[in-house]
Amino acid sequence: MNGRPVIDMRGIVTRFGANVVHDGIDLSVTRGEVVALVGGSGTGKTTLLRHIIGLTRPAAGDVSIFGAPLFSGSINEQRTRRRRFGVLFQHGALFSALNVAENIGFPLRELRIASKDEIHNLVALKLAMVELEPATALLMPAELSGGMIKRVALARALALEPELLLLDEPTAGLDPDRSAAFVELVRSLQNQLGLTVVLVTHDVDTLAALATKIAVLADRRIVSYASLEETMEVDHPFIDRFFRGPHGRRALARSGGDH
Ligand SMILES: Nc1ncnc2c1ncn2[C@@H]1O[C@H](COP(=O)(O)OP(=O)(O)OP(=O)(O)O)[C@@H](O)[C@H]1O
Repeated sequence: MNGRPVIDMRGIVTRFGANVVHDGIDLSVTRGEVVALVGGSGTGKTTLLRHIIGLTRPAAGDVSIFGAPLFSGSINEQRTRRRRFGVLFQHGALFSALNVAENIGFPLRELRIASKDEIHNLVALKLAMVELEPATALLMPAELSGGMIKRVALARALALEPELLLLDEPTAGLDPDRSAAFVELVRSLQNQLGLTVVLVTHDVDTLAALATKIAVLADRRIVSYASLEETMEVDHPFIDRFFRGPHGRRALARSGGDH
């Protein structure tokens, strides 16, 4: 399986009415990679994530994950494939009427694959994994700070022990310290668990710390798909603004890259 991409998208075209968002996108993600999707507002980064998990279907093109077309096979095969990825949605998207433990245990309960005791133990394990106190389990989402919400959402995304983790703006809304701590947590979990990660981010610090490859969306396509160093060499107005503007330069200097 090592040579086979975890995600393979070919010829993706996305339209919302007259709005053509993607026009021929190819993207292949190999096991163990951390791919950052970057691009201006409205370039279709979140929509591309939604195509990968089958929440939105493209007008044309093919999406395969784990070596099989997204909607192929029996309902059972699709369900099994579904269990192999976890998603952290923008702003965490916790269920506000459920406490932390119920939120984290939700995917397990939904699939009816674990007993009450097993769920209780797994929730404790996932809370420790995202470095939250056991007592957090009984809090409601409204009682959590922004950083805690992200950690609970991450614990829920990891509940089914996925191989692929999708993160939509994981550090948006966090102050620089909390953002750096969350990035460090994702990096350490990615390492420990050997995860393949695709993340959408506007934050150069986040991608400089995490990404092995960067896919730049512009002009309805992926205009560059390469390491940070190689991306920096690409001549494109968005890349110029994003990486060579004052914020980008400061972030890259902090990450230790001499770009
Ligand atoms: N369900 C939908 N119906 C109609 N238009 C949509 C829908 N979802 C997305 N769009 C449009 O598709 C385009 C891409 O949206 P998307 O949210 O994927 O962009 P993005 O790159 O993630 O943006 P941002 O960085 O601002 O979050 C936008 O013009 C958006 O208005």
